[in-house]
Amino acid sequence: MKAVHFGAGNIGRGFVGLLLHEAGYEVVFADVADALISQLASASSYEVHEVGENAAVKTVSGFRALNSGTEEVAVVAEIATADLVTTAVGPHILKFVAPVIARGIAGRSPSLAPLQVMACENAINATDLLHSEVEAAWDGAAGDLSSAAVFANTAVDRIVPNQAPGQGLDVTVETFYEWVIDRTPFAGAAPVIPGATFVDELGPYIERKLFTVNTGHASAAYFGYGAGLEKISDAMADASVAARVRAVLEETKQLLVAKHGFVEAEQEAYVQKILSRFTNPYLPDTVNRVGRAPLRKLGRHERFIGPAAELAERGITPVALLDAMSAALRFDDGADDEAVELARMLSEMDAAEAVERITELPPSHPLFPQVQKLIEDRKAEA
Ligand SMILES: NC(=O)c1ccc[n+]([C@@H]2O[C@H](COP(=O)([O-])OP(=O)(O)OC[C@H]3O[C@@H](n4cnc5c(N)ncnc54)[C@H](O)[C@@H]3O)[C@@H](O)[C@H]2O)c1
Ligand SMILES: O=P(O)(O)OC[C@@H](O)[C@@H](O)[C@H](O)[C@H](O)CO
Repeated sequence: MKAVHFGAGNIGRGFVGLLLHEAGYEVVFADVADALISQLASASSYEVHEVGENAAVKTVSGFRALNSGTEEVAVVAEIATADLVTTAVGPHILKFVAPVIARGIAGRSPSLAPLQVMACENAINATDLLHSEVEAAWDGAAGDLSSAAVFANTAVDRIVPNQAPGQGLDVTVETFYEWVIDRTPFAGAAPVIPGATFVDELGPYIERKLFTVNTGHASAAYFGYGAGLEKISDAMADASVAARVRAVLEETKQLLVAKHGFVEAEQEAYVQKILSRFTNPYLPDTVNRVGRAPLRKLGRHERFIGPAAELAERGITPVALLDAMSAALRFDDGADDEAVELARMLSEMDAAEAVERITELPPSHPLFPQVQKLIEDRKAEA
């Protein structure tokens, strides 16, 4: 069995690549980072260091690596004979890898089973986004895309920090992981990945993951950044930050229980587990990594506006989520392109225009005035 995996970064090597290797796939990593690909291409193995409770070291071997920028023809040929394609490149990058995937699918022999495609990104239904980009790039002369490939949404969860320089290909990760995959598109022929969980209804799981793990994580990052702290575990050790993160997760819990019917006690246990993951002192994770790309994180269907808008639509005005968004507006990491762009938008636009451009909320939305007020307050400080 062969899998082509786009994005040999933190989660690519530390999670998806590891689980596919353990499932018996030969993994072909495809990435545009030349030094990384050269290192992978010349290595026979790398180690995944799982830190925290029940620490362990796992070895990944039997992989190959290609530069999908300079060796695109070779990547297309690999996809043409692969069983599975996965991505972990970031939701905004999917449109760049989609044409390569489309060409690979077009080159497949009709005698092969459909290619199984899964985007492992932090976004609601990222595979649907990838699917629409592949459709947009599809050469109609190549036949029917739907008979050559099957696309399944997934939710991936494992905290993988940026790796220390000099660590080579080895990756430090937390021990916890969860990979939930929508079983329904596979029509009874789902891939066999022992570390993954297949479900018939993925929607509640994706929202639960994004609006608990990622909402809480980003809140810890922005509150921690505001408090001048560098590591997520240090932010969570600050009583005030921890209380504000907890308050945010109380609000998303309220939504998730009401919307998806999760049992409150089970959701509370899920929240507690996640808070304990954030405090893992062995994980060198930073507020800058977790807070990265604040414009994406303040998007309409993302971890803050997504749940806050739904609460507002249900007649509940969120307080803690707005507190976290307020902190996000103050994330001014000069090394982060989106933080720089956010600062530009806040300084050049009036508050109402900034709300529409950043969050895509229409002025008629019940959350709009609250977010506008946050932006007015932020602008008044500058
Ligand atoms: N790190 C985590 O804890 C974690 C956990 C779950 C999900 N995710 C999600 O996984 C995705 C990747 O996150 P990450 O933390 O691994 O980031 P990362 O920056 O470590 O890895 C991304 C990789 O994608 C590569 N890339 C960029 N453009 C590309 C292109 N056009 N073609 C091929 N490769 C390209 C980069 O060179 C990089 O190696 C994101 O969507 C993230 O939200 C991350
Ligand atoms: O990857 P992002 O930028 O969407 O979010 C940053 C972190 O919250 C994220 O990478 C988590 O570590 C991960 O989602 C845990 O499963």
